Amino acid sequence: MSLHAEIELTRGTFELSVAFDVPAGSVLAILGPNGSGKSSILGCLAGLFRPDRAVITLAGRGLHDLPAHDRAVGLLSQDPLLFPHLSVVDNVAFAPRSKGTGRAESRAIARRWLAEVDAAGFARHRPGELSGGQAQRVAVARALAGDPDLLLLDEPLAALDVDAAPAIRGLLRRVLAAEPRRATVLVTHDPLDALALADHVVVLAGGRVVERGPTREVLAAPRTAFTARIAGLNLVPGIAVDDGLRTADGGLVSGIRSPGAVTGEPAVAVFEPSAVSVYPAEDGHPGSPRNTIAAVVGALEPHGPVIRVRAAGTGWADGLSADLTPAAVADLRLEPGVPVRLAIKATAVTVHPASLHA
Ligand SMILES: Nc1ncnc2c1ncn2[C@@H]1O[C@H](COP(=O)(O)OP(=O)(O)OP(=O)(O)O)[C@@H](O)[C@H]1O
Repeated sequence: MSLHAEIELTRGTFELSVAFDVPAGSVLAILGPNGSGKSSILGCLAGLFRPDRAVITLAGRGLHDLPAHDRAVGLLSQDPLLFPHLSVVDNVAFAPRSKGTGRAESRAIARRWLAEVDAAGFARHRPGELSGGQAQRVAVARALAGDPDLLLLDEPLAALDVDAAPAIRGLLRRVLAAEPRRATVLVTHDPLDALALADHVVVLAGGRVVERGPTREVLAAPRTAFTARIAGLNLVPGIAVDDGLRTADGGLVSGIRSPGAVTGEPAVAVFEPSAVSVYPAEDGHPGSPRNTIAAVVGALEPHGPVIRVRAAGTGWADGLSADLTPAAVADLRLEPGVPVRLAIKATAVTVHPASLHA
């Protein structure tokens, strides 16, 4: 069910004014600095805040005048917010129960979802007996057990430690891709969450949308300082393989796989522009273990103290950025159209899971 939202909200001196669409079966990530209005948008979608003006429709049905409990919205935040006095299975069963489903059927739904998130073993436990990662698995099950038409994810991985986050990110990626009917809105500070989970992103600043587009395009070629700070990364899409990533045209990008990347599934090789070395095209293989690829210089842009060289070419070199000192640019006589060879150390490349929709 596709979501259409136009929201205007005043909170003190802060004014939010945004409009966006989320097609059915897709995930929109909302990125932005602290205080830019991300939580305010989720609050308006969930019915927790009363906007000054809003048109919020899901499959054409107006949500904006409905109270929160009639909106069929699932919310997952960084705090699992489980009821401490209920068992895990009853926490998850609470979602279908509150929609009027009978007790036995609600428990059956809860057990199915607990199995889906690999938490069936804790069904009888109390939330206090779970680790942070286990509790968040249960919270994912609860958010989905109510079969929401709209799913809101508010920094769902922010409270997890670095060991638990990739597993939950992978779990969310799987369950989000499995439902072609639902619209999902994700608020996150982490570009890797956006890459793994979202098809499109909007970037907010001061209550306004300042960038929007397909996730990889926005993160690879950011136009605002905020997006450049959290992203500005080289992103090469493909399929995860044992020693890195295979691109659509058959190229291999060697790299270190993040724990969430699964062989044979969509992935993105991520590396900083500073990790890319530029050599004259006629130089041979500049040593291993390196990824090397032929390209031509597309553009040269000053970027603080360095020059950002944007590569053009066929294959996965197209669009890559390399940061060089002005002296190196002069030594190599780089200018648009000059053929070059790019090299990236495999140890500087990380292969992350990518949205299964993309
Ligand atoms: N309770 C409040 N009363 C008045 N104004 C508020 C209140 N909470 C937030 N605001 C204003 O709304 C703005 C947007 O806040 P919001 O929480 O939506 O931002 P955010 O992007 O989610 O930030 P963060 O990343 O820190 O969670 C803030 O800059 C602040 O000026």
